[in-house]
Amino acid sequence: MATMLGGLVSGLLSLEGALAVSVAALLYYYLVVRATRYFAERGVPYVAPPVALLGNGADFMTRKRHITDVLGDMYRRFERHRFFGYFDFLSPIYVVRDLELVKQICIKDFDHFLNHRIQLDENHDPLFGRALFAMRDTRWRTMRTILSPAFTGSKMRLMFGLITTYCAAAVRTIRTEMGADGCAELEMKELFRRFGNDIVATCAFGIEINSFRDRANAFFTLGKELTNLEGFQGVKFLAFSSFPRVMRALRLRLFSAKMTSFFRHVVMDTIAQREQRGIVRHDMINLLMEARKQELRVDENENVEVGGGGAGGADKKRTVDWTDDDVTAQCTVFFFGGYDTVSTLSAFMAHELAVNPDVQERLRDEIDRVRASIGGAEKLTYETMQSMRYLDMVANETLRKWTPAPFLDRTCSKPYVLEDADGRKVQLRKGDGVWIPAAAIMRDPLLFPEPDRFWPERFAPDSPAPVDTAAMLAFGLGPRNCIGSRFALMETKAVFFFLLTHFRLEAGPRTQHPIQLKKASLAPSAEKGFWIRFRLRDAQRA
Ligand code: HEM
Repeated sequence: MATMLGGLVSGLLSLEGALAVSVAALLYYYLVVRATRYFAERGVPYVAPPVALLGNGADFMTRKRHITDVLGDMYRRFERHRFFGYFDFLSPIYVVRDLELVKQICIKDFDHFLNHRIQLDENHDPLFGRALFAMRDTRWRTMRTILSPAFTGSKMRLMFGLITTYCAAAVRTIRTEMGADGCAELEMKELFRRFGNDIVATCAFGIEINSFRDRANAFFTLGKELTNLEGFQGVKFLAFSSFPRVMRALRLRLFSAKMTSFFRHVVMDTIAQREQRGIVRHDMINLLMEARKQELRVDENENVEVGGGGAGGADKKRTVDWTDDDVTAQCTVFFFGGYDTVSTLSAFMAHELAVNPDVQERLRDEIDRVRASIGGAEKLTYETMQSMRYLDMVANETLRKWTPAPFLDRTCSKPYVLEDADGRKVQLRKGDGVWIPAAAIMRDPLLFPEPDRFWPERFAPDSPAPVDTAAMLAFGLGPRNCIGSRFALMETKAVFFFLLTHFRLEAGPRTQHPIQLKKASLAPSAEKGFWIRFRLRDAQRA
């Protein structure tokens, strides 16, 4: 032992040892000490000192608090400022808390903030690297212009039948799980994952699956893996935004090769079969096949303009050469963009309805009224559902209170000046990161009175506290907003129309209320799961 220690000491004292220690000290100084002076040198308020290497997100990384709570506390702490500084690991981020500034960045000055921070190598991460969310600059504009017609109201209408058929079948399966007392305790995230999986499979990939019966199907298990933002995968996702070059150099992939190959085969096989047999089915694969042939048209009166204009707009549309991976990537986006977010929205909505029986009663009344007027749930159309105001208010209030995406992000692509409330200015440079704390903004009592109350009536046209629509950030804001928001709302509303037609949702012995957020997950989720008791409604109505 003594010899070992002696060796170590003499090693350290050797020239090489001294050099190594100096390099490590210099690296520490440049990477940590100097980096954390960034905001102080610019006169930007920030929380000091951030934890070395982990930055201000240390509590999230070490699973002490959810990222929503970390950002929410900072949002309140800097209430006199329009923005503040945050260290995402060692990357300085400007967190913009003032709504006018948010609108400027996302809408008016969008040309300065075109891209998200994440950067993936298309060759290394062939699916997510090609997905719309990760695309940048001209490629993004071109792809968004091509894809937008696939997400208009008229295309949703065509897919609606696929969704309602599936909802009716899923409800029949759930009914078989009821005990003799007509009740079943079900975990909502799992339930809505299965709903969402099968709806995405049919609408995006053209495949019929019943995940309630075939519980371990590859679509379900790989989709769950693909959208898992818990633990290491959540941190990896943040790391791809913060150190894209390091992640690339380490040859790390966001998604496994097995997953990429599975989805690639599903999409390519489906396309090949359809081309051979001339099959036309109103789903996303069909829309993407049309887009690839440049046959996708914008319907009259449906505005799908991609903001900012400039290079890469509609003119470039005709020059795009789509690879098989481009098509597969846009289908997979349904999984990544829509599967976990929609199941999160639905799980929180079920919880709020169970613990707010008056809201559930009012919504059930609306559903019963509409169902009676159309002659049965199976006759529900997209138009009829769109006319249901209370259903819309309940979905909006859930998105406000429990937004699935706690913050939005942008990268500055052209120099930009941010001005604080006291007139102090700071110059943003190309590459600087910006976050918009959506969850904190939507719980700000100045924008949403009584923010912790579940109060759908705030969205009523005659509300005593009218909502500023720009503050509703659950689907983002401006030209880079969520392309799938119509689809998400259509799916969620249809599922609840069918569920409340057949069941009452009640708080049961395992329901955690108030909900505590699971600390290890980047996407908001309930620490103890979303357990709800389903009670069959009377046989005649069901
Ligand atoms: C409740 C469900 C959903 C929520 C809360 C949600 C939320 C979001 C948010 C916050 C963004 C970023 C917006 C911004 O930065 O301004 C986004 C982008 C995106 N979402 Fe969704 N989303 C949902 C469902 C879906 C669905 C069903 C799809 C299906 C295709 C989808 C596809 C996308 C895509 C492709 C983008 C990137 C758009 C672009 O970069 O141009 N999302 N979503």
